[in-house]
Amino acid sequence: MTNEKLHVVMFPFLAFGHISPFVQLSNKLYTQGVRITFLSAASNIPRIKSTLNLNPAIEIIPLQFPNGITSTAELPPHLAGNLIHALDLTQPKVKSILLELKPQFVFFDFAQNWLPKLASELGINSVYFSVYSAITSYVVVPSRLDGIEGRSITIEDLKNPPLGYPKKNSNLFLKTFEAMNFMPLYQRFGDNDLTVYERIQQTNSECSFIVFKTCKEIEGPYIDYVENQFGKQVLLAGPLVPEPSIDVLEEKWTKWLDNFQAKSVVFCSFGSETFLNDDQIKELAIGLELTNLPFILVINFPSNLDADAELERALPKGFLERVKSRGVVHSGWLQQQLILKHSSVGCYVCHSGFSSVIEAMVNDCQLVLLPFKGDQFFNSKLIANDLKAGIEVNRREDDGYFGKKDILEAVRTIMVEVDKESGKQIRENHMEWREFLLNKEIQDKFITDFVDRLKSLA
Ligand SMILES: C[C@@H]1O[C@H](OP(=O)(O)OP(=O)(O)OC[C@H]2O[C@@H](n3ccc(=O)[nH]c3=O)[C@H](O)[C@@H]2O)[C@H](O)[C@H](O)[C@H]1O
Repeated sequence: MTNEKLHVVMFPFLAFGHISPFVQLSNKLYTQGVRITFLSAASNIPRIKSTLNLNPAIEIIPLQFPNGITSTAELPPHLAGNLIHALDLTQPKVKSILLELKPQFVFFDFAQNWLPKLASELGINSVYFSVYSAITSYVVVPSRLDGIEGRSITIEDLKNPPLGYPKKNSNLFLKTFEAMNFMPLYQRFGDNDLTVYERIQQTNSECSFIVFKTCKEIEGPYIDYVENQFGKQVLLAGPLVPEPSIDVLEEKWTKWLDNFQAKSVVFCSFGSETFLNDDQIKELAIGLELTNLPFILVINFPSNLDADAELERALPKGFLERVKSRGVVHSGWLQQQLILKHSSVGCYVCHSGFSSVIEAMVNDCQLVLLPFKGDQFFNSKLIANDLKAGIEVNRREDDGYFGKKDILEAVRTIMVEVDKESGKQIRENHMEWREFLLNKEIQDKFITDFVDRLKSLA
């Protein structure tokens, strides 16, 4: 490719946890002179522009969905699968958009298994942009079903790694409750429906290229493994470290955080679409109370529920009164990156969403990992076991139960007993990764190399 401007169409799944990395990648490519056109549900667009900060110069094309569905933020979790069907219905519209725009590449998400064929008919490269880390390939590679012909996969199968899966520091095994969480991937809901596993197989096998938002330094062996498993070139966009935000933190939060010593506050939040049950909320709240540290606890609920009423019911009796001088409970969106950056914040108890983890690593903010679903379990193991830059909360094997003492112990190891070997080592490793992620030259090169690769493949 010579003088022609590179043009990429971005087509993420409808959930904000997926849209967010597509936005981050779009912004980075745009600054390298790549033309970007973004596709999403019409009703998602205001939020994409405001809270996700898509560069205002990037064009967004609204898609309408016949069933009125727009994003997982509006759906109770058990109906989130309907979004996949909503996307299926956009095929004719997406085809006409691609036909008109004729980009060199369309970047799409795990659910649009039909896109590679459609793009190939139009002479456009289809790129599966994985918003999941490469370590997550444990559950989706072809070898996952080796030796399981003629029967359904079981929880016991899933507890063991697939054939050839890399051993970094030790073999990665899933606990029973973690393996259970992945079972729906392999379940067929209607006679003609593909399982999510089958969609992902098709997506990976038929796309022109696979792209991960990671790098060899963080996930080398897992990236090689994906390449071998799918026999396909894997391109790397780097960890997409967010640019410093131009926003300022709301005064309400600055005022509150300014009351506390540097690096003393525990920020506890679980991303855009992870919901805790009542027992988990109670144990977490009391665990934070026991730390004696100041904290912000963010608890969200599906949008069909009244958050205030849910909090009132789920929080332990008398809790808010007891902690009022040093603890605050919040429900709803807040400026996460700016909170993590505030000098009083020293610890982030989080669900291990991949973007959230990277955002914590670039700040001097220790990670306590409490994953609840899907890729979060693998991101947590990547940070805690491979990079040894954070600590996982201890959980029960069968059902994932954690108690207040498990929260207290993890926070204490990393925030209080900082001279003891385990906490000290984690803090040192965290600092090394922080320097790597904040090295502008290294991070910029990931993107310039990536754009060069795209140009050579266009
Ligand atoms: C891929 C999918 O992402 C999902 O969403 P989630 O929101 O957790 O993703 P993050 O990577 O944490 O990303 C969340 C992003 O939203 C931002 N944010 C979030 C909440 C808030 O109140 N304010 C903010 O600014 C945050 O700063 C980050 O940039 C799930 O984990 C899922 O397991 C994973 O498959």
